[in-house]
Amino acid sequence: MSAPILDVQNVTMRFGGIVANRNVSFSVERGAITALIGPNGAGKTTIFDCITGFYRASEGRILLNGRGTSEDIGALITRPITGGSHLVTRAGIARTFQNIRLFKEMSVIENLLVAQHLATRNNLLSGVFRTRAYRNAEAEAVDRAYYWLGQMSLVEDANHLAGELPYGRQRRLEIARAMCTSPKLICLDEPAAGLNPSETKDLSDVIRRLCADHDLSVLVIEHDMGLVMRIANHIVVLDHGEVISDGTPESVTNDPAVIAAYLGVSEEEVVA
Ligand SMILES: Nc1ncnc2c1ncn2[C@@H]1O[C@H](COP(=O)(O)OP(=O)(O)OP(=O)(O)O)[C@@H](O)[C@H]1O
Repeated sequence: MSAPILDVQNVTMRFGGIVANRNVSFSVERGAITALIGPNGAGKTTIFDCITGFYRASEGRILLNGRGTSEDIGALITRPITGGSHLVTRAGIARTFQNIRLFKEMSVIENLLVAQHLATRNNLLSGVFRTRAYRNAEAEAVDRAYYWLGQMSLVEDANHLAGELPYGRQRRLEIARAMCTSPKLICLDEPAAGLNPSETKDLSDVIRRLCADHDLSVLVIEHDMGLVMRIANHIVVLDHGEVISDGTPESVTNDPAVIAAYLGVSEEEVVA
């Protein structure tokens, strides 16, 4: 079996005296959908922020494993002079946010083109002189943007303002924007928040298709257990910043520690 795409190893994240994650370890299998669940305040978004390079974990390591290569996320964001979360995107991790963060005053297509500036290696001079390489990269970016608009059924919205799209379409646009950076791993933070049941069902199909057809691994935070059970191959449960269960959907949902965390009672009370 190939190495997991992502290895989170003993990560602790502190904000002053608050410990948001304590000694968290889990893996994300290549080509599979891993769900990260847990009650409010369990530390899910914080671990996402460490994985995607928004925070440097206080302790521990996060490794993104390519085929034969391995990138240390903490080292990428602290690399002297050039370091930052953009290097994490370039290494192959993309994300969406719990609260949609599109460029609302830009058109849909512009949102997708901006996302690709990171991936193209053109410099200022090639832009000023509009070199052949620059023009080719621009054409490829437009093609890639339309490809992902097609995949997300958003082509007819290409020239609409992102902020004027209905909420469900904005969610799909965020995924399209993340996919335009050609990630190996996409991290989706509560993608079903605010969606109605039919939009949530469509989203399940979209996420499963991304994984099956595009050689993509998915890590998703979600409170909607219907969606989680429909799509996840593997579930990791956090509570009070720590991993309390990790396994198949069936083993996790029958785990007394998980039932206790969700009901707010002790594990002994669940077993009794
Ligand atoms: N920037 C920060 N500064 C201080 N404390 C923080 C910060 N970010 C998160 N926390 C704290 O860390 C803990 C975990 O928060 P986090 O947002 O990761 O939980 P979550 O599981 O994503 O919650 P939810 O499901 O409600 O989104 C909480 O107690 C939160 O108040």
